[in-house]
Amino acid sequence: MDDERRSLLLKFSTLFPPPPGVKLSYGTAGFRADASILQSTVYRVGILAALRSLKTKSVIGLMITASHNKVSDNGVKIADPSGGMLSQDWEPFADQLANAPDPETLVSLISEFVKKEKITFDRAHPAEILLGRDTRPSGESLLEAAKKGISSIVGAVSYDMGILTTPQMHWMVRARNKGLKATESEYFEQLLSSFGCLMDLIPNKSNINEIEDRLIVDGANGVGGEKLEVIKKNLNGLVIEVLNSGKEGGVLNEGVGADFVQKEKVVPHGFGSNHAGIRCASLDGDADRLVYFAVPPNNSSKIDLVDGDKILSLFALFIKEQLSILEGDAKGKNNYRARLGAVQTAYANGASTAYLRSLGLEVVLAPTGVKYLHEKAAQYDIGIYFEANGHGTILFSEHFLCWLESKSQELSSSSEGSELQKAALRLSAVSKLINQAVGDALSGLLLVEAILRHMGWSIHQWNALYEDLPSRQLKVKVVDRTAVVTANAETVAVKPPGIQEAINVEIAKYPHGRSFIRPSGTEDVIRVYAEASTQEAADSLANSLAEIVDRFLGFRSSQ
Ligand SMILES: CC(=O)N[C@H]1[C@@H](OP(=O)(O)O)O[C@H](CO)[C@@H](O)[C@@H]1O
Ligand SMILES: [Mg+2]
Repeated sequence: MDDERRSLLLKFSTLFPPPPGVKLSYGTAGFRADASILQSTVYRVGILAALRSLKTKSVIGLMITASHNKVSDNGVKIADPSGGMLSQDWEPFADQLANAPDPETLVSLISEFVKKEKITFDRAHPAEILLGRDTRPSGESLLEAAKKGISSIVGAVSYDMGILTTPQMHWMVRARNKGLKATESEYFEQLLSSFGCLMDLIPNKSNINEIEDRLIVDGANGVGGEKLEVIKKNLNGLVIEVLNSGKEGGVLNEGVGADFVQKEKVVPHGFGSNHAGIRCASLDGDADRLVYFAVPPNNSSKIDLVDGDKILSLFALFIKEQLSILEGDAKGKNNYRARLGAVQTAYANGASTAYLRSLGLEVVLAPTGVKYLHEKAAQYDIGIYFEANGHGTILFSEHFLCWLESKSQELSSSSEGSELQKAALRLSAVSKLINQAVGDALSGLLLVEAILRHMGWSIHQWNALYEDLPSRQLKVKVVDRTAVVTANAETVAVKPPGIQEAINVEIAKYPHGRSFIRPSGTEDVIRVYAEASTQEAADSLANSLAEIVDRFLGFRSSQ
């Protein structure tokens, strides 16, 4: 790095001293903390984004959000050129940057890294970064810090895309790097036209009349509600009412949102018995998670939760149906048996895994964190991944989409191809509707709505696909959570020695018992998950494992 670059970096870096005594780590959600201590981190992530853009010679995204966390928190993460998460081999450098104690150390770290990664500064190809933020009040000033970080790298340019959902940012980065138009209006246009296409292809239109056309959405008082207000005006055949849109004065994620609904299994604020029987959905604070629910008619605050596992099952069923139609083309010249796979984590309810296998699907497990699921799903022609908490999407391989295109052409020239042709058109519309970069609550919601109409199903019929096994999740505070090391997609604890044997002894006591422990990537706790044939058994198995964790790892307190 030349002197001009060094001195610019030094000058700006001194304006953003790191908070003393804070150590941050770039986890599954990027950096996340109380917003008041994040100025220096976001500034440094601005630098990171610019370097990543120079290295990949592509547009990079920088998103300021703390998703489902409380409104006083914030966070920052990077979208890589593909629209996916930051490449894992850059995470250690992200940690080093964030934790560098002073400007001099920071500049020498950057200088060494630039050399090691052979990053070149070419004035003809400057770093380009798209910036976005959620609705948090701290977002505006953190965005300024990110801009300063970017302009600390001579020549780098940033484009402020305004308030966005996280998936919109990932979608824009992906589109820009594919040379496509990538504004918010193009995003809406793509969602609306592919949704319209799926609605036009519904086989038995009378199905639609039998199901409730109204959907009530809990917007978590965040950005998702705002964007949905825009989308809903242009929908045919679907009436969306947004509650907790943020305009009514409610607080982001407080008693509302997908994370709250999925964990607590109670109605979010603003919902009550007047919504009984109507299909309801909930988004999280940055609209990358989606769950559905129904309010029971008996005035209870408990809900019937339709979680990410069931969204995955609905998607899998629909796609499998379309593929089967296409595979049944007895006269076709250009036939192909697509590999359809489902990717879940160990938290997926065992009943969902059994259901997916009963459909003849290949199901694989990945460690917690969408980057791991995404990677595995990308290995299929069509890979569907979901975490139980509602984050997921469907990935279509380029190879499959090329085949689909040529098959559609073949079918359009044949007179008897209409059913087959419709199946091909539906799959093509799904590939455009569903976000190919990350899980996206808005596009996921439109796909769920189109499929329910296709099937002629109410939320109750959908929910009855299978019955969840009773489960329990606990968290246990320990002295050092890194003492637990897991293997086999987190289903087995290989450290500390002897702990898995103790866990196995407990599991063996319960019919259909399944249980595991793992260190959380986002909180300082060990998580315990247990599943069994009754709720009492699941609770008791989870408690036994929590005791084992205490015994092996030193107790502080558990909840
Ligand atoms: C059990 C659970 O829900 N874990 C969540 C949570 O991760 P932990 O590593 O379990 O803290 O936050 C992640 C980021 O939002 C999300 O991807 C994941 O599913
Ligand atoms: Mg989120």
